Amino acid sequence: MLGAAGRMGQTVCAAVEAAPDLELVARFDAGDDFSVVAGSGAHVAVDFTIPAVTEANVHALIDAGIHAVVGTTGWTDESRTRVTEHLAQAGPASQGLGVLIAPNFGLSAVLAMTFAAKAARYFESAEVIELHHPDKVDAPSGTARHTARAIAAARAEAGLAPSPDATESGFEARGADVDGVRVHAVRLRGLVAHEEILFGNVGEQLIIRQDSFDRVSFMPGVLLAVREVVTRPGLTVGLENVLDLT
Ligand SMILES: NC(=O)C1=CN([C@@H]2O[C@H](COP(=O)(O)OP(=O)(O)OC[C@H]3O[C@@H](n4cnc5c(N)ncnc54)[C@H](O)[C@@H]3O)[C@@H](O)[C@H]2O)C=CC1
Ligand SMILES: O=C(O)C1=N[C@H](C(=O)O)C[C@H](O)C1
Repeated sequence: MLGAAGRMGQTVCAAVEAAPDLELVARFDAGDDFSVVAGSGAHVAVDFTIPAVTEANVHALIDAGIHAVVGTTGWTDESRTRVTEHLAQAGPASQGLGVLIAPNFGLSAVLAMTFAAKAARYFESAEVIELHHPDKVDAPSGTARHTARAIAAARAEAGLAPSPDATESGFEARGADVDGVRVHAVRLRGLVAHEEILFGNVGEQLIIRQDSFDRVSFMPGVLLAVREVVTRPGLTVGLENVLDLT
């Protein structure tokens, strides 16, 4: 477990230890030597660390011949491409390795993203609101970015115009622009991880909302990914692929 001392890391360690078919062989966190992982005999590593280090961790795991399940945010098209290239060039010890990166392992979140992508083509307006605990270091969330990108792709495929918006430049409250979809981030003590996707047409509205009230909600998805990644060589992005939702 990489990031073993963190909020998600501790929850994953407990879930793995409670799973009869899995064995936790190493806990790795900031300042530890990577030999703790490379020499552990691990078949699969799970990474819930920080955006600044997660890509380097994955390259080190590929070099060590260990499959990777990654929940950490901060991935870009470029960083994902570098992982794909590394997997393709890997030596004999790393052949057939799988890397599964998912912005969200919660079933409600994965379904919300899937439903949103399906609904996107039918609405003139679309915006995303993500709401999280105030200890989160990045914004907008990886889930909201993934959601907005899927909405944008569906809108582009359907030939939709940009969402109408008369706001003049210089105003600051319209959120981040993710591929043309506005994304708003709320940070509030008491929250864990929540997302609302809003669609509007003249005279009607659709709101898709998901709530993760407890980090245990991510564990079935994480454990499923740990079991599945060994059967999926190359890079897989999104738990929706494992759940056959694509
Ligand atoms: N995909 C998903 O379903 C979910 C993803 N996340 C993401 O997972 C990441 C971690 O979230 P939290 O556990 O809440 O954060 P956290 O801050 O509680 O934990 C991060 C851990 O990483 C450790 N760390 C920092 N640098 C490191 C390094 N160089 N090597 C190894 N460990 C290092 C920290 O010491 C800390 O223990 C975030 O990017 C968050 O957005 C969080 C929840 C669910
Ligand atoms: O930091 C968190 O807590 C979460 N991070 C992920 C994200 O940025 O989407 C997943 C979930 O929202 C919880």
